[in-house]
Amino acid sequence: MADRLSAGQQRDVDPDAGSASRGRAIEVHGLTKHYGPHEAVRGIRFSVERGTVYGLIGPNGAGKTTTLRMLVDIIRPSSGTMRVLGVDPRRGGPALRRRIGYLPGDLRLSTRMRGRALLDHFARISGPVAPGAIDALAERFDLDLDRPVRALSKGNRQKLGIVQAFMHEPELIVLDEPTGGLDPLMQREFIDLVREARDRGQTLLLSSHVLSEIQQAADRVAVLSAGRLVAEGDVESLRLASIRRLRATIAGTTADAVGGTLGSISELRDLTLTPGGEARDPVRVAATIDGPVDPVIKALARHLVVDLTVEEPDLEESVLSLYGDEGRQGQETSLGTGSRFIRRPRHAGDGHAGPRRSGDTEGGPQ
Ligand SMILES: Nc1ncnc2c1ncn2[C@@H]1O[C@H](COP(=O)(O)OP(=O)(O)OP(=O)(O)O)[C@@H](O)[C@H]1O
Repeated sequence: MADRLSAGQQRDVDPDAGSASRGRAIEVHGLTKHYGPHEAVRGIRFSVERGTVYGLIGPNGAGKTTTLRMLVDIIRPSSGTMRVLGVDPRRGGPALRRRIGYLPGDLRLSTRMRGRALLDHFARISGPVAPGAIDALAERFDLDLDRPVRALSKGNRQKLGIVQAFMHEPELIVLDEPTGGLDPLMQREFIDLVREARDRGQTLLLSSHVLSEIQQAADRVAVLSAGRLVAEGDVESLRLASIRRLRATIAGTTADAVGGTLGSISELRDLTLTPGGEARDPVRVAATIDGPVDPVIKALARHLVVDLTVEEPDLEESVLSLYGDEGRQGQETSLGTGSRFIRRPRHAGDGHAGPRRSGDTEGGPQ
C-alpha cells in the first residue's frame, strides 16, 4: 500500500510529549502547505479531543487529504505546528506511527498476495493485533481474505484498507474518504465500527465530501473550503446539515397560487416556479430548504403534489450557499456558541425577494 504509514526511519519520540495536550489527540495551529505557488492548506487551526470522532468535510480540492497527510507525516507542512498524540509527527517516528491507524484516500492495492497475508504483513509493522481481530473485522465486512488482493473489487479493497486501519486498535485512527466504494449496508457497518471505537476511547479523524456520513459519524466537524477552515463546531451547530434541495411538481393550479402558498415560508430560499405550457399544466417548483422540512411539506400539501424530491445538495453547493463568497474564497470569520469560525448563515429573507418565476432571470432553478 503505497501510502500506508510505513516504518520509515527511526526517530526519537518528542520528550515533551505533553501534559498540556493530554486531553487532546490532535492540535494544529497555523498549518499551511504550499505546492509551488499554490496554497493547498492556509493557516488552519483545530484540535480533536481524545475519545471523540472529528469530521473534516469540504468540496473537492478543499485541502482535506493534504491536511491528513501532514498529520500522519507523509508530507511536510510549509509552516505551522502540529501535535499528534502529544508528539510532533515530524519527530514521532515508528513509535508514533504504531499508535495511529491510517486509511489513505487513494488506496492502491495491486499485490498478488492474499488479503490475509497482506494484513499479517501490516500487522508486523503496526504492532500487535489481538488473535481473531482480523477475522472478526473481515467477517463483519463480508470480506474474503483468501482471495488475491489484486482480484478484489474496489469496494473490497477499501474494506481491506479499513480492516488494516482498525485491526490493532490504535489510539488514533485517521481515515481519508473511508466509505468510497462501499455499498450502503457496508457504509452503515462502517459507521457502527467508528462509534464502537470511539466508545472504547479511541480517537477518530475522518474526511469526507458526503455531509450525511459525517453527520452520522462525527461529534465535531470542521468545514474546509479552498484550503481554509471556514466553519467548525459540534455537528448540531453546523447548519449545513439543515440545507436540502427541493423539487416538486404540482398539478391543478397556477404558478401564482403556488407562489402564494410557498412565498411566505421562511425556510425556503431561491424559490423558482416554472409554469406549464398551458394554463392548468403542472407547475414545477425548485427551492432550497434551510431549516425544518415540515412547514414546507405542509404548505405543499395544500396542493395536489404529483412528484416530490427532497435531497441533500452536494457539499460545494451547501458551503457556498451558507458561507457565500467567503466560503468561495475560504475566508474565516468567527461567531458562535461553543463553535469557532461558524459564520452566521444566510437566512431566508437575506436578499430574498420572494419567489422567482422561471424566466424572470437568466438563472433558472438553482
Ligand atoms: N502533490 C500535489 N501537487 C500539487 N498540488 C496538489 C498536490 N496535492 C494536492 N494538490 C492541490 O492541493 C489542493 C488540495 O488538495 P487535496 O487533495 O488536499 O483536497 P481534498 O479536499 O482532499 O479534495 P478531494 O475531496 O478532491 O480529495 C487541490 O487544489 C489540489 O489540486
